[in-house]
Amino acid sequence: MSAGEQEEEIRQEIAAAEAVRPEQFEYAIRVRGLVNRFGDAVVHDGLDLDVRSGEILGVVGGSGTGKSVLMRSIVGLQIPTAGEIEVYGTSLDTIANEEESRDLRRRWGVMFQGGALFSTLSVAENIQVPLREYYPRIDQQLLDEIAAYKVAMVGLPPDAGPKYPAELSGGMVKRAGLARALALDPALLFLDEPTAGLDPIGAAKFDALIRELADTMGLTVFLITHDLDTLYATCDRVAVLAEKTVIAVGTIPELLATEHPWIQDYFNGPRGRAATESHERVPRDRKS
Ligand SMILES: Nc1ncnc2c1ncn2[C@@H]1O[C@H](COP(=O)(O)OP(=O)(O)OP(=O)(O)O)[C@@H](O)[C@H]1O
Repeated sequence: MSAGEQEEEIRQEIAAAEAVRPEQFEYAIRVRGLVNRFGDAVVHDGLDLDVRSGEILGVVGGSGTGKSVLMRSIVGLQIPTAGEIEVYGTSLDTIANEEESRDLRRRWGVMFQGGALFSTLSVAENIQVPLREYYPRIDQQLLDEIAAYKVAMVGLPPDAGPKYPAELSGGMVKRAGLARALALDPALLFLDEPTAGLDPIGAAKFDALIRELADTMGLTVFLITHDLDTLYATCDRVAVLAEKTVIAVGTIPELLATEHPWIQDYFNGPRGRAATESHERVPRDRKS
């Protein structure tokens, strides 16, 4: 394929992707009446949630409340028992064919717990996996250039590209996972416990990176976390899962004003208070 043909193909792909402009939607994601049942176990029972375009929405809840199942339902990895999920105005139920499904899927990037990199592929090769899938005719030189750009974007050194996951620190693995999630320049990013297992300094740096990338790229982020510091440092709003549904969504001050015992225990328990106090000590100009 000549360089001109390749350029034309990429231009057509971009035009198709831009036919539905993410910024035209007030809500990136709308979930209505979601039910997820595994045998007798009901995980979600009539769950509603709106994720606004351009926001970082934190998703919290006790272990087993169905945060990951919710994320998997939205990205089509889990077929819900009932309910409706819309991403950028397209209902997942109405997707008629593989082409429509691909068009939607390339609008989002997912970073699963632990980074979930392919251990037999280098960092650069991991980043190229989604690129190869969606743009099979891009030549190797361009793939390498895009991978190098993504490596730099997430703050990894250039020599991280040829390294294998086993050669990286925990923080670098997370960054590599993030680079892969960003490979297709998605409008929507899903992060499942991105700071789990990082030391506090590494976690704070990762929080700052997420906030910076979201701001510069105009991303909408669905962020599952148990980390109170991450909520304070990155999230515009927080959704709380309990009792098989979303019991509250709002800014942290709005949630603090609710009476729900789990929310009070979570934000006003010893760890919650420590996170609130440390957040209050950070000067405002360092919070952005
Ligand atoms: N494929 C599945 N088959 C059966 N049960 C499942 C399946 N996936 C999830 N579950 C169950 O659904 C419940 C919710 O799981 P999920 O992983 O979403 O919780 P979570 O809120 O993300 O928990 P954690 O904070 O511990 O990661 C759990 O009881 C889990 O065992």
